[in-house]
Amino acid sequence: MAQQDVEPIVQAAHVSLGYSRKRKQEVTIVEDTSFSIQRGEKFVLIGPSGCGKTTLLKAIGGFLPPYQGELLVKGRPVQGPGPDRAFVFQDFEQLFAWRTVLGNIVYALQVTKRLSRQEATDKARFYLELVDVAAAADKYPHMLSGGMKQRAALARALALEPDILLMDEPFGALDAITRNQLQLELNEIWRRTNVTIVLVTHSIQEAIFLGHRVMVMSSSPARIREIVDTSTAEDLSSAAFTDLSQHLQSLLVRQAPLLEPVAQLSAVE
Ligand SMILES: Nc1ncnc2c1ncn2[C@@H]1O[C@H](COP(=O)(O)OP(=O)(O)OP(=O)(O)O)[C@@H](O)[C@H]1O
Repeated sequence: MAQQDVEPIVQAAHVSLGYSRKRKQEVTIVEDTSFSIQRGEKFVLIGPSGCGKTTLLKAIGGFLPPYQGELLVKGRPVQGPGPDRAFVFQDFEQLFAWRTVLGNIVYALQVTKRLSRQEATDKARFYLELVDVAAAADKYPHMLSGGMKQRAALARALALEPDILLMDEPFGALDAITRNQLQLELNEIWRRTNVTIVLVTHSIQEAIFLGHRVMVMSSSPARIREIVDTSTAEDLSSAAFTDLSQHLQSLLVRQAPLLEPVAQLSAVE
């Protein structure tokens, strides 16, 4: 296989992230973190509330440069946001309220991909079908349920045909039944598109069900506790699923020793 085929799509080496406060030093949120994500992988971030999961997602998305270390996407340092990385958030209000569902996607495609109206409409309809929200194409966001809004947001993100889909608790505000349905569908969509997914969640069950690997983070500042392979445990009733749940739970509640940065790198190679 050619070198470029095996190169990770995301590589973080000793990355530290923080926010500067007025006239004060940078506050470190994520410290000395090293990991890599393979193309086509579903990589999940989990950790205590406020530990820095979204901060890491923002850095991959190009909204927050590391103040230390190196963060590469497709082999190049991240220099800002781009259409190769699309976000889906938890917030139900991420669509433009004054455009229909179809109009939201067509607009995104015209602005970011410079497609003609017809090309954008055709592509938008394809992704609305894929995410099973085609029936709502001509509706405005306020006319949709929470689940439909998340489907529409997912369709818009997928329509950009990004290399990486960055998902920040996308199903966190949904009821349990809708959430389970969308988890199943996301796995199916991934099978059809093979898009790389980096997903933040608070749910251990969701992390195992959706992720190939789950990166468990500590807090204050965030470092990596462990990167757990969950690729073989999709069946919720299996013993492997239960064992992994217990393992992730224990990593989240107890003060397990942190992976040294050197071990983090070898763990992902
Ligand atoms: N723009 C910002 N400026 C300053 N501090 C910020 C900013 N955004 C986030 N923070 C702080 O960074 C820390 C990590 O926040 P982040 O949202 O990354 O955590 P999280 O793990 O995603 O949280 P949660 O699980 O609750 O969604 C928090 O202490 C938060 O207050």
